Amino acid sequence: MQAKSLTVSASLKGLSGRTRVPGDKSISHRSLMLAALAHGRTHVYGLLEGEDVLRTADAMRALGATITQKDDVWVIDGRGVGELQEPSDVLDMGNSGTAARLLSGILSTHSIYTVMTGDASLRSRPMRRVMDPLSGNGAQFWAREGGRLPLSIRGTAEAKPLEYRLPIASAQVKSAILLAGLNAHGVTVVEEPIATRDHTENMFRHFGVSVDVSELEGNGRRIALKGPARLTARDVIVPGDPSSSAFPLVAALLIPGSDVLIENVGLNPLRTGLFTSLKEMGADLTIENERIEGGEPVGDLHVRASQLKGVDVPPERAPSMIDEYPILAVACAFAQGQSRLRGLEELRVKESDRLAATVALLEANGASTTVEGDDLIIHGFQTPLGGGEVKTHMDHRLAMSAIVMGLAAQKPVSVDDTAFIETSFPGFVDLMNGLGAGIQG
Ligand SMILES: O=C(O)C1=C[C@@H](OP(=O)(O)O)[C@@H](O)[C@H](O)C1
Ligand SMILES: C=C(OP(=O)(O)O)C(=O)O
Repeated sequence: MQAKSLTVSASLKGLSGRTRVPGDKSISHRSLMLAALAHGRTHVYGLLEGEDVLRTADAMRALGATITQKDDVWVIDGRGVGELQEPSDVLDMGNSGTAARLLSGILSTHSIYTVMTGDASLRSRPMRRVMDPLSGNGAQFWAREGGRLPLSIRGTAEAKPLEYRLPIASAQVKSAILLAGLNAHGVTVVEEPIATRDHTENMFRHFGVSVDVSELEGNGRRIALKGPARLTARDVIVPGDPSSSAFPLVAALLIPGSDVLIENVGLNPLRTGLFTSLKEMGADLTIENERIEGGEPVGDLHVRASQLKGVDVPPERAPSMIDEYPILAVACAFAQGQSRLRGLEELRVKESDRLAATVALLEANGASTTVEGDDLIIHGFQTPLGGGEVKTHMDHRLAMSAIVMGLAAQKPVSVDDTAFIETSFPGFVDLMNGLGAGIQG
Protein backbone atom coordinates (compact mmCIF):
# COMPACT_ATOMS: atom_id res chain seq x y z
CA MET A 1 0.00 0.00 0.00
CA GLN A 2 1.28 3.48 -0.90
CA ALA A 3 1.88 5.53 2.28
CA LYS A 4 -0.39 8.56 2.71
CA SER A 5 0.56 11.13 5.32
CA LEU A 6 -1.90 13.70 6.66
CA THR A 7 -1.80 16.71 8.96
CA VAL A 8 -5.03 17.28 10.86
CA SER A 9 -6.00 20.60 12.45
CA ALA A 10 -8.72 21.27 15.00
CA SER A 11 -12.23 21.21 13.58
CA LEU A 12 -13.43 24.81 13.37
CA LYS A 13 -17.00 23.91 14.25
CA GLY A 14 -18.85 21.08 15.95
CA LEU A 15 -19.66 17.95 13.92
CA SER A 16 -23.31 17.63 12.94
CA GLY A 17 -25.67 15.52 10.87
CA ARG A 18 -26.53 11.89 10.29
CA THR A 19 -24.22 9.26 8.95
CA ARG A 20 -23.73 5.49 8.48
CA VAL A 21 -20.46 3.65 8.98
CA PRO A 22 -19.46 0.71 6.71
CA GLY A 23 -20.49 -2.87 7.44
CA ASP A 24 -19.19 -4.90 10.37
CA LYS A 25 -15.78 -6.41 9.59
CA SER A 26 -16.20 -9.55 11.72
CA ILE A 27 -19.60 -10.35 10.23
CA SER A 28 -18.40 -9.58 6.70
CA HIS A 29 -15.46 -12.03 6.86
CA ARG A 30 -17.67 -14.74 8.30
CA SER A 31 -20.46 -14.21 5.77
CA LEU A 32 -18.06 -14.87 2.86
CA MET A 33 -16.48 -17.90 4.51
CA LEU A 34 -19.76 -19.53 5.52
CA ALA A 35 -21.42 -18.75 2.20
CA ALA A 36 -18.49 -20.48 0.44
CA LEU A 37 -19.03 -23.54 2.67
CA ALA A 38 -22.80 -23.59 2.14
CA HIS A 39 -24.93 -25.36 -0.44
CA GLY A 40 -26.72 -22.85 -2.67
CA ARG A 41 -26.57 -19.11 -3.31
CA THR A 42 -26.11 -16.48 -0.59
CA HIS A 43 -26.70 -12.74 -1.05
CA VAL A 44 -24.84 -10.46 1.36
CA TYR A 45 -26.21 -6.94 1.86
CA GLY A 46 -24.00 -4.23 3.36
CA LEU A 47 -20.72 -6.17 3.17
CA LEU A 48 -17.70 -4.14 4.28
CA GLU A 49 -15.72 -3.50 1.11
CA GLY A 50 -12.51 -2.85 3.02
CA GLU A 51 -9.15 -4.37 2.07
CA ASP A 52 -9.28 -7.01 4.85
CA VAL A 53 -12.60 -8.40 3.68
CA LEU A 54 -11.61 -8.19 0.01
CA ARG A 55 -8.65 -10.46 0.86
CA THR A 56 -11.11 -12.99 2.30
CA ALA A 57 -13.24 -12.75 -0.84
CA ASP A 58 -10.17 -13.41 -3.03
CA ALA A 59 -9.15 -16.38 -0.87
CA MET A 60 -12.61 -17.96 -1.02
CA ARG A 61 -12.58 -17.51 -4.81
CA ALA A 62 -9.17 -19.16 -5.02
CA LEU A 63 -10.65 -22.04 -3.01
CA GLY A 64 -13.38 -22.53 -5.60
CA ALA A 65 -16.38 -20.44 -4.51
CA THR A 66 -17.99 -18.18 -7.10
CA ILE A 67 -18.25 -14.65 -5.76
CA THR A 68 -19.66 -11.74 -7.73
CA GLN A 69 -20.84 -8.28 -6.87
CA LYS A 70 -23.80 -6.41 -8.31
CA ASP A 71 -24.22 -2.84 -7.03
CA ASP A 72 -23.93 -3.27 -3.28
CA VAL A 73 -25.08 -6.90 -3.16
CA TRP A 74 -22.51 -9.68 -3.01
CA VAL A 75 -23.56 -13.03 -4.45
CA ILE A 76 -21.78 -16.22 -3.38
CA ASP A 77 -22.32 -19.71 -4.80
CA GLY A 78 -20.97 -22.09 -2.20
CA ARG A 79 -19.26 -25.47 -2.61
CA GLY A 80 -20.27 -27.25 0.61
CA VAL A 81 -18.25 -28.25 3.67
CA GLY A 82 -15.26 -30.42 2.71
CA GLU A 83 -15.49 -29.40 -0.95
CA LEU A 84 -13.07 -26.46 -1.17
CA GLN A 85 -10.48 -26.85 -3.96
CA GLU A 86 -6.74 -26.66 -3.64
CA PRO A 87 -5.65 -23.17 -4.76
CA SER A 88 -2.93 -22.97 -7.39
CA ASP A 89 -1.11 -20.12 -5.66
CA VAL A 90 -0.34 -18.62 -2.25
CA LEU A 91 -3.28 -16.98 -0.44
CA ASP A 92 -2.44 -13.38 0.52
CA MET A 93 -4.43 -12.30 3.58
CA GLY A 94 -3.04 -8.74 3.50
CA ASN A 95 -3.29 -7.02 6.90
CA SER A 96 -6.03 -9.24 8.34
CA GLY A 97 -5.53 -11.41 11.42
CA THR A 98 -9.18 -12.46 11.33
CA ALA A 99 -8.92 -13.71 7.74
CA ALA A 100 -5.71 -15.67 8.37
CA ARG A 101 -6.82 -17.28 11.63
CA LEU A 102 -10.38 -18.18 10.69
CA LEU A 103 -9.27 -19.56 7.36
CA SER A 104 -6.63 -21.72 9.09
CA GLY A 105 -9.49 -23.46 10.89
CA ILE A 106 -11.42 -24.12 7.69
CA LEU A 107 -8.34 -25.31 5.78
CA SER A 108 -7.26 -27.68 8.56
CA THR A 109 -10.23 -29.96 7.83
CA HIS A 110 -10.02 -29.91 4.03
CA SER A 111 -7.65 -32.43 2.44
CA ILE A 112 -5.79 -29.80 0.43
CA TYR A 113 -2.42 -28.05 0.66
CA THR A 114 -2.42 -24.28 1.08
CA VAL A 115 0.13 -21.56 1.80
CA MET A 116 -0.92 -18.30 3.39
CA THR A 117 1.00 -15.06 3.64
CA GLY A 118 0.26 -11.43 4.44
CA ASP A 119 1.79 -7.96 4.66
CA ALA A 120 4.69 -7.11 7.00
CA SER A 121 2.30 -6.45 9.90
CA LEU A 122 0.43 -9.75 9.54
CA ARG A 123 3.70 -11.64 9.01
CA SER A 124 4.79 -10.45 12.47
CA ARG A 125 1.66 -11.67 14.29
CA PRO A 126 1.45 -14.94 16.26
CA MET A 127 -0.21 -17.90 14.55
CA ARG A 128 0.68 -20.61 17.10
CA ARG A 129 -2.49 -19.72 18.94
CA VAL A 130 -4.39 -21.45 16.09
CA MET A 131 -1.71 -23.84 14.77
CA ASP A 132 -1.20 -25.58 18.12
CA PRO A 133 -4.82 -26.47 18.89
CA LEU A 134 -5.70 -27.21 15.25
CA SER A 135 -2.78 -29.67 14.92
CA GLY A 136 -4.72 -31.86 17.36
CA ASN A 137 -7.24 -32.72 14.65
CA GLY A 138 -4.60 -34.30 12.40
CA ALA A 139 -3.76 -31.32 10.19
CA GLN A 140 -0.10 -30.36 9.62
CA PHE A 141 1.24 -26.82 9.83
CA TRP A 142 4.60 -25.30 8.93
CA ALA A 143 5.42 -21.69 9.75
CA ARG A 144 8.40 -19.41 10.18
CA GLU A 145 10.26 -19.08 13.47
CA GLY A 146 7.88 -18.00 16.25
CA GLY A 147 4.83 -19.29 14.38
CA ARG A 148 4.74 -16.43 11.86
CA LEU A 149 3.40 -16.37 8.30
CA PRO A 150 3.97 -17.58 5.65
CA LEU A 151 2.15 -20.63 6.89
CA SER A 152 1.62 -23.92 5.02
CA ILE A 153 -1.26 -26.19 5.90
CA ARG A 154 -1.84 -29.79 4.87
CA GLY A 155 -5.43 -30.34 5.97
CA THR A 156 -7.15 -33.63 6.65
CA ALA A 157 -10.58 -34.89 5.65
CA GLU A 158 -10.42 -37.44 8.51
CA ALA A 159 -10.29 -34.76 11.20
CA LYS A 160 -10.72 -35.62 14.85
CA PRO A 161 -13.01 -33.25 16.78
CA LEU A 162 -11.17 -30.90 19.14
CA GLU A 163 -11.95 -30.16 22.77
CA TYR A 164 -10.18 -26.98 23.73
CA ARG A 165 -10.19 -24.45 26.54
CA LEU A 166 -8.96 -21.06 25.31
CA PRO A 167 -5.87 -19.86 27.21
CA ILE A 168 -6.56 -16.29 25.99
CA ALA A 169 -9.78 -14.42 25.26
CA SER A 170 -9.85 -14.58 21.47
CA ALA A 171 -12.84 -14.80 19.17
CA GLN A 172 -10.46 -15.57 16.31
CA VAL A 173 -9.07 -18.69 18.01
CA LYS A 174 -12.54 -19.80 19.11
CA SER A 175 -13.86 -19.31 15.59
CA ALA A 176 -10.94 -21.19 13.97
CA ILE A 177 -11.70 -24.25 16.10
CA LEU A 178 -15.44 -24.07 15.49
CA LEU A 179 -14.91 -23.68 11.74
CA ALA A 180 -12.59 -26.71 11.77
CA GLY A 181 -15.32 -28.59 13.63
CA LEU A 182 -17.71 -28.20 10.69
CA ASN A 183 -15.82 -30.98 8.89
CA ALA A 184 -14.57 -33.03 11.87
CA HIS A 185 -16.17 -36.35 12.77
CA GLY A 186 -17.82 -35.93 16.16
CA VAL A 187 -18.48 -33.17 18.68
CA THR A 188 -16.11 -30.18 18.79
CA VAL A 189 -16.09 -28.32 22.11
CA VAL A 190 -14.58 -24.91 22.89
CA GLU A 191 -14.60 -23.39 26.36
CA GLU A 192 -13.83 -19.71 26.81
CA PRO A 193 -13.17 -18.30 30.30
CA ILE A 194 -14.57 -14.91 29.20
CA ALA A 195 -17.22 -14.61 26.50
CA THR A 196 -15.90 -13.11 23.25
CA ARG A 197 -17.85 -11.89 20.21
CA ASP A 198 -20.24 -14.66 19.14
CA HIS A 199 -20.81 -13.83 15.46
CA THR A 200 -19.52 -17.25 14.37
CA GLU A 201 -22.00 -19.08 16.60
CA ASN A 202 -24.87 -16.81 15.51
CA MET A 203 -24.04 -17.21 11.84
CA PHE A 204 -23.70 -21.00 12.10
CA ARG A 205 -27.29 -21.09 13.35
CA HIS A 206 -28.34 -18.73 10.55
CA PHE A 207 -26.91 -21.21 8.00
CA GLY A 208 -28.74 -24.10 9.66
CA VAL A 209 -26.01 -25.62 11.87
CA SER A 210 -27.08 -26.28 15.42
CA VAL A 211 -24.69 -24.99 18.07
CA ASP A 212 -25.05 -25.74 21.74
CA VAL A 213 -23.96 -22.87 24.02
CA SER A 214 -23.99 -23.07 27.81
CA GLU A 215 -22.82 -20.57 30.42
CA LEU A 216 -19.74 -21.36 32.51
CA GLU A 217 -18.90 -19.95 35.91
CA GLY A 218 -17.99 -16.26 35.76
CA ASN A 219 -18.62 -14.85 32.32
CA GLY A 220 -17.44 -17.93 30.38
CA ARG A 221 -19.12 -20.15 27.80
CA ARG A 222 -18.96 -23.71 26.50
CA ILE A 223 -19.75 -24.07 22.80
CA ALA A 224 -20.34 -27.45 21.15
CA LEU A 225 -21.14 -28.46 17.60
CA LYS A 226 -21.44 -31.81 15.84
CA GLY A 227 -19.67 -32.49 12.56
CA PRO A 228 -19.71 -33.07 9.74
CA ALA A 229 -22.25 -30.28 9.33
CA ARG A 230 -24.26 -29.14 6.32
CA LEU A 231 -24.71 -25.43 5.73
CA THR A 232 -27.61 -24.13 3.67
CA ALA A 233 -27.21 -20.78 1.91
CA ARG A 234 -29.04 -17.93 3.63
CA ASP A 235 -28.99 -14.22 2.86
CA VAL A 236 -27.05 -12.02 5.29
CA ILE A 237 -27.66 -8.38 6.24
CA VAL A 238 -24.50 -6.83 7.70
CA PRO A 239 -25.04 -4.08 10.32
CA GLY A 240 -22.76 -1.04 10.63
CA ASP A 241 -19.53 -1.83 12.49
CA PRO A 242 -19.59 -0.65 16.13
CA SER A 243 -15.77 -0.62 16.08
CA SER A 244 -15.83 1.84 13.15
CA SER A 245 -18.60 3.94 14.75
CA ALA A 246 -16.19 4.56 17.64
CA PHE A 247 -14.20 7.14 15.63
CA PRO A 248 -16.95 9.61 14.62
CA LEU A 249 -18.54 8.95 18.01
CA VAL A 250 -15.48 9.98 20.05
CA ALA A 251 -14.78 12.88 17.67
CA ALA A 252 -18.30 14.19 18.30
CA LEU A 253 -17.84 13.86 22.07
CA LEU A 254 -14.59 15.84 21.97
CA ILE A 255 -15.36 18.63 19.48
CA PRO A 256 -17.41 21.33 21.24
CA GLY A 257 -20.90 21.92 19.83
CA SER A 258 -21.19 18.52 18.08
CA ASP A 259 -24.50 16.69 17.66
CA VAL A 260 -24.35 13.56 15.47
CA LEU A 261 -26.56 10.56 14.73
CA ILE A 262 -24.77 7.39 13.58
CA GLU A 263 -27.44 5.12 12.13
CA ASN A 264 -27.69 1.35 11.93
CA VAL A 265 -24.83 0.34 14.22
CA GLY A 266 -24.48 -3.27 15.40
CA LEU A 267 -25.17 -3.56 19.13
CA ASN A 268 -24.26 -7.16 19.87
CA PRO A 269 -23.66 -7.01 23.66
CA LEU A 270 -20.26 -8.67 23.20
CA ARG A 271 -19.16 -5.61 21.16
CA THR A 272 -20.47 -2.67 23.17
CA GLY A 273 -17.89 -2.27 25.96
CA LEU A 274 -16.78 1.09 24.56
CA PHE A 275 -20.29 2.54 24.81
CA THR A 276 -20.53 1.39 28.46
CA SER A 277 -17.13 2.93 29.24
CA LEU A 278 -17.94 6.25 27.53
CA LYS A 279 -21.23 6.50 29.42
CA GLU A 280 -19.31 5.94 32.68
CA MET A 281 -17.14 8.91 31.61
CA GLY A 282 -20.24 11.09 31.35
CA ALA A 283 -20.75 10.91 27.57
CA ASP A 284 -24.06 12.23 26.27
CA LEU A 285 -24.72 9.08 24.23
CA THR A 286 -28.14 7.55 23.71
CA ILE A 287 -29.22 4.58 21.65
CA GLU A 288 -32.32 5.15 19.57
CA ASN A 289 -34.49 2.98 17.37
CA GLU A 290 -33.17 -0.32 18.76
CA ARG A 291 -34.25 -3.30 16.66
CA ILE A 292 -33.16 -6.73 15.41
CA GLU A 293 -31.90 -6.88 11.82
CA GLY A 294 -30.40 -9.95 10.17
CA GLY A 295 -30.37 -11.70 13.56
CA GLU A 296 -28.22 -9.05 15.29
CA PRO A 297 -29.37 -6.12 17.48
CA VAL A 298 -28.85 -2.72 15.79
CA GLY A 299 -29.67 0.87 16.68
CA ASP A 300 -28.79 4.50 16.05
CA LEU A 301 -26.21 6.25 18.24
CA HIS A 302 -27.08 9.82 19.14
CA VAL A 303 -24.05 11.64 20.50
CA ARG A 304 -23.47 15.21 21.66
CA ALA A 305 -20.23 16.89 22.76
CA SER A 306 -19.57 16.22 26.45
CA GLN A 307 -17.05 17.07 29.15
CA LEU A 308 -15.69 13.62 30.03
CA LYS A 309 -14.24 12.42 33.32
CA GLY A 310 -11.71 9.64 33.93
CA VAL A 311 -12.76 5.99 33.96
CA ASP A 312 -11.55 2.66 35.39
CA VAL A 313 -12.20 -0.06 32.79
CA PRO A 314 -12.09 -3.60 34.27
CA PRO A 315 -10.09 -6.32 32.46
CA GLU A 316 -13.16 -8.52 31.93
CA ARG A 317 -14.62 -5.83 29.67
CA ALA A 318 -11.65 -6.03 27.28
CA PRO A 319 -13.03 -8.66 24.84
CA SER A 320 -16.15 -6.53 24.24
CA MET A 321 -14.07 -3.50 23.19
CA ILE A 322 -10.71 -4.98 22.26
CA ASP A 323 -10.25 -2.87 19.11
CA GLU A 324 -11.50 0.33 20.76
CA TYR A 325 -8.68 0.98 23.27
CA PRO A 326 -6.65 3.38 21.10
CA ILE A 327 -9.65 5.65 20.52
CA LEU A 328 -10.82 5.29 24.14
CA ALA A 329 -7.31 6.34 25.21
CA VAL A 330 -7.67 9.49 23.08
CA ALA A 331 -10.99 10.23 24.82
CA CYS A 332 -9.29 9.70 28.21
CA ALA A 333 -6.57 12.20 27.29
CA PHE A 334 -9.31 14.87 27.05
CA ALA A 335 -11.06 13.80 30.27
CA GLN A 336 -10.88 15.39 33.69
CA GLY A 337 -8.89 13.18 36.05
CA GLN A 338 -7.10 9.88 35.70
CA SER A 339 -8.20 6.81 33.72
CA ARG A 340 -7.02 3.25 34.12
CA LEU A 341 -7.58 0.73 31.29
CA ARG A 342 -6.86 -2.73 32.69
CA GLY A 343 -5.78 -6.04 31.23
CA LEU A 344 -4.51 -4.90 27.80
CA GLU A 345 -2.02 -7.74 27.09
CA GLU A 346 -3.73 -8.70 23.80
CA LEU A 347 -3.15 -5.18 22.42
CA ARG A 348 0.52 -6.07 22.04
CA VAL A 349 -0.22 -8.56 19.22
CA LYS A 350 -2.61 -6.60 17.00
CA GLU A 351 -1.68 -4.98 13.66
CA SER A 352 1.00 -3.20 15.74
CA ASP A 353 1.95 -3.28 19.42
CA ARG A 354 -1.09 -1.12 20.12
CA LEU A 355 -0.23 -0.56 23.75
CA ALA A 356 3.17 0.95 22.92
CA ALA A 357 1.83 2.81 19.87
CA THR A 358 -1.11 4.29 21.81
CA VAL A 359 1.25 5.51 24.54
CA ALA A 360 3.44 7.09 21.84
CA LEU A 361 0.40 8.74 20.20
CA LEU A 362 -0.72 10.32 23.48
CA GLU A 363 2.75 11.33 24.68
CA ALA A 364 3.62 12.92 21.33
CA ASN A 365 0.60 15.17 21.80
CA GLY A 366 1.32 16.28 25.33
CA ALA A 367 -0.79 13.80 27.31
CA SER A 368 0.84 11.94 30.15
CA THR A 369 0.61 8.15 30.54
CA THR A 370 2.01 5.31 32.63
CA VAL A 371 2.03 1.59 31.83
CA GLU A 372 1.87 -0.70 34.88
CA GLY A 373 2.02 -4.36 33.84
CA ASP A 374 -0.86 -4.72 31.36
CA ASP A 375 -2.68 -1.58 32.53
CA LEU A 376 -2.58 1.78 30.79
CA ILE A 377 -2.99 4.84 33.01
CA ILE A 378 -3.81 8.17 31.37
CA HIS A 379 -3.58 11.42 33.26
CA GLY A 380 -6.37 13.49 31.69
CA PHE A 381 -5.54 16.95 30.43
CA GLN A 382 -8.85 18.44 29.21
CA THR A 383 -7.44 19.70 25.90
CA PRO A 384 -4.10 18.09 24.99
CA LEU A 385 -1.70 20.30 23.14
CA GLY A 386 -1.43 18.24 20.00
CA GLY A 387 1.39 19.15 17.66
CA GLY A 388 2.72 15.59 17.66
CA GLU A 389 3.98 13.38 14.87
CA VAL A 390 2.22 10.02 15.09
CA LYS A 391 3.62 6.77 13.70
CA THR A 392 0.84 4.36 12.78
CA HIS A 393 2.86 1.14 12.14
CA MET A 394 0.48 -0.22 9.42
CA ASP A 395 -2.38 0.00 11.92
CA HIS A 396 -5.73 1.47 10.77
CA ARG A 397 -7.05 2.02 14.28
CA LEU A 398 -4.03 4.10 15.26
CA ALA A 399 -4.38 6.20 12.12
CA MET A 400 -8.05 6.97 12.83
CA SER A 401 -7.33 7.63 16.53
CA ALA A 402 -4.57 10.09 15.59
CA ILE A 403 -6.91 11.91 13.19
CA VAL A 404 -9.53 12.27 15.94
CA MET A 405 -6.82 13.58 18.29
CA GLY A 406 -5.92 16.20 15.65
CA LEU A 407 -9.56 17.29 15.24
CA ALA A 408 -9.87 18.14 18.92
CA ALA A 409 -6.35 19.14 20.07
CA GLN A 410 -4.94 22.68 20.20
CA LYS A 411 -2.20 22.21 17.58
CA PRO A 412 -2.25 20.16 14.33
CA VAL A 413 -1.34 16.48 14.55
CA SER A 414 0.62 14.86 11.73
CA VAL A 415 0.04 11.22 10.89
CA ASP A 416 2.75 9.36 8.96
CA ASP A 417 0.45 6.97 7.08
CA THR A 418 -3.35 6.83 6.81
CA ALA A 419 -3.48 4.33 3.90
CA PHE A 420 -4.27 1.37 6.17
CA ILE A 421 -7.62 2.94 7.10
CA GLU A 422 -8.77 1.25 3.86
CA THR A 423 -8.56 -2.14 5.62
CA SER A 424 -11.61 -1.49 7.80
CA PHE A 425 -13.12 1.94 7.04
CA PRO A 426 -13.01 2.97 3.38
CA GLY A 427 -14.21 6.56 2.99
CA PHE A 428 -13.35 7.51 6.60
CA VAL A 429 -12.01 10.99 5.81
CA ASP A 430 -14.93 11.79 3.49
CA LEU A 431 -17.43 10.61 6.12
CA MET A 432 -15.80 12.81 8.76
CA ASN A 433 -15.76 15.77 6.37
CA GLY A 434 -19.44 15.14 5.62
CA LEU A 435 -20.06 15.82 9.31
CA GLY A 436 -18.04 19.04 9.06
CA ALA A 437 -14.59 17.93 10.24
CA GLY A 438 -12.74 19.90 7.54
CA ILE A 439 -9.82 17.44 7.18
CA GLN A 440 -7.57 18.68 4.32
CA GLY A 441 -5.66 16.50 1.87
O1 LIG B 1 -13.13 -12.54 15.53
C1 LIG B 1 -13.02 -11.40 15.04
O2 LIG B 1 -13.65 -11.04 14.03
C2 LIG B 1 -12.10 -10.45 15.71
C3 LIG B 1 -11.61 -10.74 16.96
C4 LIG B 1 -10.67 -9.87 17.68
O3 LIG B 1 -9.40 -10.46 17.64
P1 LIG B 1 -8.88 -11.54 18.74
O4 LIG B 1 -9.67 -12.76 18.62
O5 LIG B 1 -7.44 -11.76 18.39
O6 LIG B 1 -9.06 -10.85 20.06
C5 LIG B 1 -10.59 -8.47 17.07
O7 LIG B 1 -9.46 -7.80 17.57
C6 LIG B 1 -10.55 -8.50 15.57
O8 LIG B 1 -10.56 -7.19 15.03
C7 LIG B 1 -11.77 -9.20 15.00
C1 LIG C 1 -7.28 -6.42 15.32
C2 LIG C 1 -7.97 -6.10 14.22
O1 LIG C 1 -8.15 -6.91 13.12
P1 LIG C 1 -7.43 -8.24 12.66
O2 LIG C 1 -7.00 -9.02 13.88
O3 LIG C 1 -8.46 -8.96 11.85
O4 LIG C 1 -6.25 -7.85 11.82
C3 LIG C 1 -8.68 -4.80 14.14
O5 LIG C 1 -9.43 -4.63 13.17
O6 LIG C 1 -8.51 -3.91 14.98
